[in-house]
Amino acid sequence: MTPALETRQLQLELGGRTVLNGLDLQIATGRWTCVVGPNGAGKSTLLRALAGLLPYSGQVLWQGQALEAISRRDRGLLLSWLGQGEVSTLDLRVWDVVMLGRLPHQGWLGAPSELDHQMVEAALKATQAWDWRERTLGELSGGERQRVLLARAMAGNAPLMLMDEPLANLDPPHQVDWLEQVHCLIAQGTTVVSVLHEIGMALHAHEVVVMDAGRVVHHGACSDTDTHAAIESVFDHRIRICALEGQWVVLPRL
Ligand SMILES: Nc1ncnc2c1ncn2[C@@H]1O[C@H](COP(=O)(O)OP(=O)(O)OP(=O)(O)O)[C@@H](O)[C@H]1O
Repeated sequence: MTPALETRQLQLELGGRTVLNGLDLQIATGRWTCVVGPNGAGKSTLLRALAGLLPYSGQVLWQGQALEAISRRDRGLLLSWLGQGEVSTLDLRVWDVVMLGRLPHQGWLGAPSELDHQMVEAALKATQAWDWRERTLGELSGGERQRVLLARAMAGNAPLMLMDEPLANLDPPHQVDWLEQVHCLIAQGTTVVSVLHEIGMALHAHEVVVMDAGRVVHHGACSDTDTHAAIESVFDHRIRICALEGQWVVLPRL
């Protein structure tokens, strides 16, 4: 099966430093892949390169097609993006922020359709952000804002969804809600790639990409002991991954 996303010898420099160093990666269609690794490993940079948000050398392919060959409009239809710390839209109403996720579906200067309204309402309700629809993003807490941005990404209904630290600022119950929302997306056939620092949550995914110093040091199933060993290793064995009640939990190694 053609991978949902693929990189071939992906190389990226920022400020004169090599940040991604020849990455060959295949992200399976319809599965949830988590990217983990220490601070500065290159996780966000990889996600941004996959989304076509940074210039790179090498190749990025979406569903087998070179990214450069995909039009801007088709990119919007194919991929939803939830970035880190987006602050540019604080004056916008929550409803309008989430409607932005529908832009690729709308014609040039076209009014939102009934389906656009339905999708925005469904996404706001799924993330429990419906009650804030008349407030501006600037009037919300960090976690509330994060849920609105997740709703915006979900409203796009794209087959590929990239999320950079989606759990930032979310309290534990809403982290669990997010986990359930990802399971729903996967059940609909969406391919999800997320950068997570919460390793216990990341191990709920199908696959984990472990990064260190601009390279992929391991890519494997969440249940594999090799994967656990690679994660413990990039974190200098300061954590330990253990099984508890059918889940993986992460303990500090004191
Ligand atoms: N604009 C920039 N100019 C120069 N270097 C940058 C720039 N942005 C990021 N970097 C460097 O690139 C490397 C990778 O950064 P990146 O944000 O991808 O790491 P990360 O794995 O997502 O880290 P974290 O877990 O801290 O979010 C880091 O060493 C960072 O200092």
